[in-house]
Amino acid sequence: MTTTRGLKLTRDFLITVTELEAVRSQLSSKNDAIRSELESTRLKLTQTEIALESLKNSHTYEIRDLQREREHDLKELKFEHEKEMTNLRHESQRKAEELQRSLDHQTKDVRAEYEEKFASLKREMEAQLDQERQRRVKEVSELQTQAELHVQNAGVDMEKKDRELFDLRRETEQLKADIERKTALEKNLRDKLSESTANNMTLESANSAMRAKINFLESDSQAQSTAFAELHKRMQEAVDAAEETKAKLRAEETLRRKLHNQVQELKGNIRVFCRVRPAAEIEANETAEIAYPDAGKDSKEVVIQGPEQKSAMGNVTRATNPFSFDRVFDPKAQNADVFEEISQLVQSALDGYNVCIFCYGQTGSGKTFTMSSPDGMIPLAVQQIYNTAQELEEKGWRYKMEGQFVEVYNEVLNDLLGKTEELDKKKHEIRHDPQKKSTEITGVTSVPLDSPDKVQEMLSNASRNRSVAATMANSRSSRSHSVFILKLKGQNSITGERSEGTLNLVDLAGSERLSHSGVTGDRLKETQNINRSLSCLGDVIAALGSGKDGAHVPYRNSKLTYLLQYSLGGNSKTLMFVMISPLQAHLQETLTSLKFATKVHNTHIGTAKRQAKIKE
Ligand SMILES: Nc1ncnc2c1ncn2[C@@H]1O[C@H](COP(=O)(O)OP(=O)(O)OP(=O)(O)O)[C@@H](O)[C@H]1O
Repeated sequence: MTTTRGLKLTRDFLITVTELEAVRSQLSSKNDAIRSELESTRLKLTQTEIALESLKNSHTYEIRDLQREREHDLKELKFEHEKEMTNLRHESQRKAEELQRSLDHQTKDVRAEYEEKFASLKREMEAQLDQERQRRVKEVSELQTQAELHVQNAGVDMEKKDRELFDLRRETEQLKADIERKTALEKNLRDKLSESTANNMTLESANSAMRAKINFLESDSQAQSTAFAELHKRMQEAVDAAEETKAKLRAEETLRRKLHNQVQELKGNIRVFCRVRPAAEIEANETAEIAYPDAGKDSKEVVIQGPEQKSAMGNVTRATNPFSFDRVFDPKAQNADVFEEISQLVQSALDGYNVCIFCYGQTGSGKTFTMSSPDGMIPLAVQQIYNTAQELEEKGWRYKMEGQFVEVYNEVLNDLLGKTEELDKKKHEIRHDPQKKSTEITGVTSVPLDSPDKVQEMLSNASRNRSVAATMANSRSSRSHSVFILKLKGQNSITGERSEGTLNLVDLAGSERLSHSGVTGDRLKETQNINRSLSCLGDVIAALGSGKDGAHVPYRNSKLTYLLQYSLGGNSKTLMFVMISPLQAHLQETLTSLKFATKVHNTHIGTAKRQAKIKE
C-alpha cells in the first residue's frame, strides 16, 4: 500500500518536473528573443549617436564660417561708419563755426540796438525821477511844516494839560488843606461851642441868681431895672453867639463832608489796603522776610523777600518783591488804627453812597479778626454810624439803620441771622431795583440797629449759626463768603433831602489756590465754587476797570458778584483789604494775593454817585 502511494507520488513529481522544464525552455527562448531585440536596439542607438555626432560637427563648422563672415562684415561696416562720422564731424564743425560767426554778428547788432534803447530809457527815467524827487521834496517840506505845526499844537495842548493837571493837583492839595483847615476849624468851633455852652450855663445860672436877687429886692428903682436889662442883654448876646457858633459848625461839617467826598472822587473809587497779621508766639521762628520801607511816613509800601532760587550754576538768590498800596498796615497795627483809615469811607454810606469793603486773603491771614472781632470793622462801623447819625439829628437828619448778615456757600445764599435749622435749607433770592440801584434779599432777617450794642448780638448769632454748620462741613467760615449789609435811610426834615446808602462788609472765603486733585464729593464742590466765585470777583473788577462805558460786566456769573452788583462799580465806593500771613510757609500764597491786589489797585472804576434826592 505504502509502495503504491510512493510510486504515485514519484510519478506526480516527475510530471511536475517535466511541466516545469517545458515552462523553463519557453521562458529561456523568450529571454533570448528579448536579448537579441535589445542588442539590435543598442546597435541602432550607436548608429544614431554616430550620425548625430557627424551632424553636430558639420553644424559647428558652418557656425564658425558664418561667424568669421559676420566679423568681417562688421569690421567693414565699422570702418565705413567711422569714415562717415569723421566726415560728418568735420561738416558740423564747419557749420557751427559759420553759425557762430553769424550769431556774433547778430548779437553785436542787437546789443548796439539795446544799448541805444537803454540809454534813451535811462535818460527818460532820470528825468521822471528828477521830477518825482522834486515833488517828494516839496511834499516832505509841506509835511515837515505840518508836523512842526502839530508839534507846536501838541506842545500847547501838553502845556494846557500840564496846567490843568497842575491845577487839579493844586485843587486836590487845596481841598486836602481845606479839609485839614476845616477839621481844625471844626475842632476850634467845637471848643468854642463847648466854651459858649459853658458860658451859657454860667450866664444862665447868673441870670437865675439875678432873678432871685430881683425878686428878693422887689424894688422898682431905675438902677435896678437898668442893671437887669443890661444883664438880660448880655445873656441874650451870649445865647445868640452860641447859636451862631452852632450854625457855623453845621455849615462847616456839611462842607467838610462834601470836600471829603470830592477828594475821594478825585482819587478814583477803588482803594486797596494791605494788612500783615502778627505771628503768634509759636510761629515766631517761621516768619518770612517782610519789610515796610516807608513805615511811619506814607505807609504805602511793603517788600517781600521771595523764596530761595538755585541757578544752574548752583548760586542761591532771592528775589525782592516790592508792592505799593493806598495803605500798608504792619503787624503792630491795631484794629482801631485800621478803622481810622476807613472811617471816612464808612461815613460816606451815611452821605448816600453804596460802600463795599471786602477782605481778601488766604485762610488764617486775619480776615475775620479784622472784620468781626469785638473791635473789628463791623462793630466799629456800626458804632461810628450810630454816633454820627445822632450828631446829624441836630441838623435835621433822621436815620433808619438795618443790619443783615448773609453767607454765600456753594453758590447758595444763607441767612446767618435766621433760624439755625433753616441754614442750607431756606431759599433766598436776590432782587435788584435798577431804578433805585438797590438790592433786596427775599426772606432774610433784618435787624433794626437802634443801639450799637445790637451789633454784638448779631455777630454772635451769625457766628453760632456758622459754627453749627461747621460741624457738618468743616471750617465753614473759611469756605464761604460772609456779607454784613448795613442799610441806611436818612431824611432831613429841614432841607427835605433824603439819602439811601448801603455799607457792605465782606469777609471772603480763603483765597489759597485750591487744587482739585485728590478732592472728591462735597469738598470738591466747595473748592470749585470758591475758585469760581473769587475769579468772578476778579473778572467783575477787571471789566469795571476796562473803562468802557456800557461794557458788559459779568455780575451774574457768581452769587457774590450778583449780590454786590450795585455796591461794586460806578455808583459805589470800594475798598479791598488784602490780608497777609507773615509766615515763610505761606510765602507763595502771599505773593499771589499781593499780585491780585496790585491788579485791583491799578483799576479805576469811575466816579461814585450819591443816592440822594430832594423832596419834591
Ligand atoms: N491783627 C491781628 N492781631 C492779632 N491776631 C490776629 C490778627 N490777625 C489775625 N490774628 C489771629 O490769627 C488767626 C487767624 O485769623 P482769622 O481767623 O481772622 O483768619 P481768616 O483769614 O479769617 O481765616 P478763615 O478764612 O479761616 O476765616 C486767629 O487766631 C486770629 O486771632
